[in-house]
Amino acid sequence: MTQSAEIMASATRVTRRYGEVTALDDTSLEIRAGELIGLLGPNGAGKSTLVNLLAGLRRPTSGTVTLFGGDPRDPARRRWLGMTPQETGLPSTLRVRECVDFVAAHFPERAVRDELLERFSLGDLRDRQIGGLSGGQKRRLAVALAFAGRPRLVLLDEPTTGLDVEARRALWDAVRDFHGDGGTVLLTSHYLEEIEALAQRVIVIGRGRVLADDTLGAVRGMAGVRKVVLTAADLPELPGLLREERDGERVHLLTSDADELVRVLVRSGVAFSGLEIQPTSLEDAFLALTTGEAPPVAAA
Ligand SMILES: Nc1ncnc2c1ncn2[C@@H]1O[C@H](COP(=O)(O)OP(=O)(O)OP(=O)(O)O)[C@@H](O)[C@H]1O
Repeated sequence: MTQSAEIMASATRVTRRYGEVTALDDTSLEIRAGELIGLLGPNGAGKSTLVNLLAGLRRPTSGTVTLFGGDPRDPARRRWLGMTPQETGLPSTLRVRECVDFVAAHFPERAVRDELLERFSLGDLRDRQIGGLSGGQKRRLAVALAFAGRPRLVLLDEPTTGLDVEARRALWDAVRDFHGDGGTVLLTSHYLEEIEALAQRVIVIGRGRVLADDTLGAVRGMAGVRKVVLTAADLPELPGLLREERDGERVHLLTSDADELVRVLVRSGVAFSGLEIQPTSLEDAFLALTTGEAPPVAAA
């Protein structure tokens, strides 16, 4: 992706509060034409808030959001935007094909309905009333609707929630096809594996802040962080050590390579006991790596 590609959407120093809760905290990012970006983060990280701000459904408390160079709250800017929110209510008495036609009618350019339905494996259900669809079928339709107006940018908030493995793969293929045809995508997920299947660029968000914005490979490397806990008076120099904290006699070590750390520890001949190796949450790993603001390592 060249840096000169057109900016489709951006957030600059955006903060969004809901009463006492700071959902987004001084966040900045740019989405450029042709990117397929995964927005990864745990529950409550601020993913939906960011997506909703980019789509003009919410206003920032401070900072600036742009969509196609203007204010996302201006309907003219949303003409080339497709979106699937985290939760959608679809009219239960409309038939699938009617629903697609209804949504497409709001846009200057429209996808060919039957092609769209085939792409999302909904062709056989075109005459079915939405009230008669399964949860997974409704979700697929909600995602398909994001593509009904031939968008240039699509925002998908947890698109595969509630889908079985086969439906998930079909949806990934549809997103890849759209991207292959030059479309730009931002999709959110809790799962690195989902992001891995699709995205080239990964933005990790936690507690309202961007913790990492990097290539998939770089983020995957960071996700391997482990916590090693042991009792020892002195420690030798250890490889891959990201953080070290003492809690009484116990030492808590965050490391990118727990195996090598333990090998070096054993070879050093230092006396230690009570060795434990624990996974860290992705959020803790990124906080430790990127901001130095990690919470104290919890006692084991
Ligand atoms: N309308 C609202 N009113 C009050 N608090 C809100 C509102 N919307 C979001 N929040 C709070 O803002 C924070 C970020 O929420 P957001 O939905 O953006 O996170 P998320 O990363 O999408 O989470 P999830 O993965 O659970 O969907 C959370 O603490 C949430 O409770």
